[in-house]
Amino acid sequence: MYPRVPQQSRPIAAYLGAGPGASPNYELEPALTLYEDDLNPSCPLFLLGNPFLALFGVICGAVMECMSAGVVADAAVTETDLAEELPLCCCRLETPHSGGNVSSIDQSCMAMESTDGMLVRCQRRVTKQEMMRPSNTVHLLVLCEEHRAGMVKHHCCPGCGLFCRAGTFMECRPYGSISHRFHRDCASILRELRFCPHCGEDASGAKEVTVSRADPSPSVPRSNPGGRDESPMSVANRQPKESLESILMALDDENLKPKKVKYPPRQLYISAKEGELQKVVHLLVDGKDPNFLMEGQNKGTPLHAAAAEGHQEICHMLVQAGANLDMFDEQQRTPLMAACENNNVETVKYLLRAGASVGHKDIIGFTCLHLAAKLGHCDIVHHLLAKASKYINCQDDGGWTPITWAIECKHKELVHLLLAKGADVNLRDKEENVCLHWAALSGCDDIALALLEAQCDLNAVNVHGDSALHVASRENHLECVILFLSRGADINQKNKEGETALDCCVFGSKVWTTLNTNKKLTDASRGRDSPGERLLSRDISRGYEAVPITCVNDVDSEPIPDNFKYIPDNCVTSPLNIDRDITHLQHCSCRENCSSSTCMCGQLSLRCWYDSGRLPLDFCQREPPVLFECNHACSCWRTCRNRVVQNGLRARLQLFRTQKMGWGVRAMQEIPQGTFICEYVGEIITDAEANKRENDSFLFTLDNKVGDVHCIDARLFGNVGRFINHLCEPNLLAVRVFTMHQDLRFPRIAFFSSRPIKAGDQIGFDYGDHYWRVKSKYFSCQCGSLKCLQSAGMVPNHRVGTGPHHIKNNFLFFVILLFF
Ligand SMILES: C[S@@+](CC[C@H](N)C(=O)[O-])C[C@H]1O[C@@H](n2cnc3c(N)ncnc32)[C@H](O)[C@@H]1O
Repeated sequence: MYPRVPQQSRPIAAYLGAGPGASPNYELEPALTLYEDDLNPSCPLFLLGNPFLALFGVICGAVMECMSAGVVADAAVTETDLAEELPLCCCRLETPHSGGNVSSIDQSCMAMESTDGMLVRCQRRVTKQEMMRPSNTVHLLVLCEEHRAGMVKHHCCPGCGLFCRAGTFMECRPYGSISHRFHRDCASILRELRFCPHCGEDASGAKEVTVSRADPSPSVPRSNPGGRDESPMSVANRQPKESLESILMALDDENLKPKKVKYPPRQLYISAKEGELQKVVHLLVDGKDPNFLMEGQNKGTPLHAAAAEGHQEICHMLVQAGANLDMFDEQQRTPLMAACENNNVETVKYLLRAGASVGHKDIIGFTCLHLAAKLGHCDIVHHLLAKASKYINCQDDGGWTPITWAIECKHKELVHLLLAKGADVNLRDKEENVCLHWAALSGCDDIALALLEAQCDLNAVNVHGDSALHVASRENHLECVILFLSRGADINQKNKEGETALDCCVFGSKVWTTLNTNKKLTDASRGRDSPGERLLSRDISRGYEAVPITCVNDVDSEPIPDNFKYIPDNCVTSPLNIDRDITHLQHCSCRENCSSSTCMCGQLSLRCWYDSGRLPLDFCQREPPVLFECNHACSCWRTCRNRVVQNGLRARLQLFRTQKMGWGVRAMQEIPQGTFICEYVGEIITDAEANKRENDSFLFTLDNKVGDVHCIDARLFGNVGRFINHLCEPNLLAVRVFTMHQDLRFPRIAFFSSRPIKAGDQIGFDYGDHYWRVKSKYFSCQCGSLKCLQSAGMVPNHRVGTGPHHIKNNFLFFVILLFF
C-alpha cells in the first residue's frame, strides 16, 4: 500500500513562468521595490531568492488574480486528475509523451536545488530534451543528465520537487546503499511522515543527514551573490524563510484562497498581529487595505501590529503591498516606534532600511529614541543613533531628552552609550532640571558620577531652586549626597522655599548626619577664608538661553546687575531695513547634513568652517574669515553641520564679580579650542546714533566695510557677552557670522574659544590697541596677566598700527575720538 499524496502547490519554476505549464502571457515583472539593503543575506525575502520576490510581485498585482482565476485553475484540474493516478514518487517514471508543451520547453535544465534554505536553479544546457517529474506536484521539467541521474537515485524530494543533494534532509535507506531523500517539512505536509514518500516503507528509521556540497555547483546561484559565508544571523533567519517559502508555495492551494472566506478589512490587522503570514499574504492578494486603521487599537495599522510583535516578514509584505511606513496611530506613533517600544531589533533594522522616519514625535513629543531609552533597549538605541544621531538631544514635551529617560529609569549601560554618542547633559527640561537632578532622584550614584565626568553642572537649580543635592537629600540617597559633597556642591544653597539640602532631609538620618558634618566644616573654613560666595541668580537669561547662566558674587556686596534687559538675540529700537528677503539668500542644495564639499553655503566662505561643531584648529585667527551658516532657504536639514551660532549658547558660563574689573564671565566647564561660546548681543544702532550715546562701555563696532557703519550697543539690551572683559592673554576670538540673513552690513558677532579653556577660567578677548590708546588715559588694564601689555606704566601707543584683526579695534569711543 502506498500513501496517497494530496495535491500540492506548483513548484517555483511554474510560478516564474519557466515551467512548461506556464502561460507565456503571464506578467512576471516584479511589482515591488527592492531596497538596496534588501540585498542582504539577513533579509528573509533575499534568502528566498529572486523567484519568491518575483512571485510576491505577482501576488501583489492584479495579474495574479487573472492568473489564479483563469489559466492556472484549468491547469490545476488537470494536475489533480493526474496526481490521483500517479504513484507516490515519480523519480523513475518514464517521460510521458503527452505531457508538457514541447514548444515551450526550455533549453536549460530546470532542476531546482534546495541547500540549507537557498534555492538554486541548475540552468545547465540540455542537449537531450528528456522530461521528468520530480514530484507529482510539479510540472514535467527538462533536466540535465546529472539531475536525471539524481532523480533515478531518489535524490529529489517528492513533496516539493526540489533536489536534495547538499544540505540537511531526511534519508531513508530501505535497501542499505540506496538512499531516498526528502525534506522533513515536506513529509509533514504530506501528512505521512510515518512513510518514506519515495518507497512508502516505514520511515521511523529515516535519519536526518547533512551533506556538504562536495563540488562547487556549476549552477547559477539565486542568492548569496557575493559568495559570503553564511553568518550566524542568516542561519537564524532560515526559519522565517522556510515558513515564508512554504506559504508562498501554498498560495496556489485552492482550499486556502480567500475567496472561500470573506474576511472583514480588520482581519489584516489581526493576522498581522498574530503573525499569520500566510493569511496576511492572502488578504493582501484579496485587496485588503494595508493602511487600514484598526478601531479599538489606537487606530493602528497592520504594520503597527506586525512591528509591535516583531513579525519582520509580515512587515515586509505589508510595506511591499503599499503600507505607509510613517502612518501614525491615535497616539501619533509610527510602526517604527511600535517596534522600538517592544525591542524588536530586527524589525527596527528592517524598518530603518525601508526608510522609516527616526525623528517622528508622538502625542507627548516622544521619538523612537525616547521610547527605547526609557525602556532600556540598548541595541535599538544603538541602531537608531547609527541611522540618525541628530536626534540624540531631541526633547519631548516635558523637555526630556533620551538620556533623561535612561537616567530616570536607571539604565546605566544606555546612559554610558548616550554619553559616548554626545548626549548633552546640561539641557534643561521644562522644570529646568539638568540630567544630574534626575540621577539624584533615581539615586544612581554611578550614573551621577558619569554625568559629572561629562561636565554636568553640579550647582544647576531647577524652577524650585533645588540643586541635585537638594533632590538627593530629600530622597535620602546617601551615596549621591556624598558624591555631590565630595565634588563641591554648595551645602548652603537655598531653594525658593529658603531650604538648604539639610532642611530637606530626614532629621537624624545618615544623610542628615553627613550634610550636617559637611555644613559645619564648610562654615568653619568659610569663616576663616572669605565671606563666601553668594548665588545672586540661577539664570541671568531668565530661561532664554538653552543653558542657565548663574551669577555669583564672593567679592563684595554688589547686587546682581539689573540696569539692562537680558535679550538672547540682537534687537533694534528704530528701523534699519535689514534685508531679510529669502530670495536674496545664498543657499545650498544639500540633501542631508552638508557634509559634502559641494555645499553652496560652504562655498560662500570657500568652505564649511565647522568641524564637528567647532572651528578647526587651523582656523585663521589673525584674519578670521566671515562665516556663512546654512539658512532656511537651504535644502539641507536644520540639523546640518554648517549651523553652530544659530543653535545658540551651549557652553556653561557664569557671571561673577571680579576683584578689579567689575563683572566678568567665566567658564564652568572645560572648553576645547574652536568652540562657540556666545554672541555679542545688543541693540543695533547707526554710527550717528552711537555718537550721540554717552556711555560707550558696551559699544561694539560692526566694522563691516560695507555701506554705513553700524554698532551693537549692549548697554540697555544685551546678553552675557556684554560682561566679557578685555584680557591681554585672550582666550576668545570674535568672528563675524551670517545666519538667517545675509545683509552684509549686519553680521552677528560670535565669540569662539581661541585656545582650550579650563573650568573656572575667566573668558575674555582683546579689546584692541585703539581701545587702550583712548582708555588708558582714564584707567589701566586690570587683567592681572604677567604678560599684561596695557597696565599702568606701559607705553599706551606701543602697538599702534599693529592691530591685525578685522574686528579687533572693536569698541568705539566716539566721545574721546572727537579729541583726536
Ligand atoms: C563690556 S564691559 C565688560 C563688563 C564690565 N566689567 C562690567 O562690570 O559690566 C567693558 C568694561 O569693563 C571694564 N573692563 C573690561 N576689561 C577690563 C580690563 N582688562 N581692565 C580694566 N577694566 C576692564 C571696563 O570698565 C570696560 O569699560
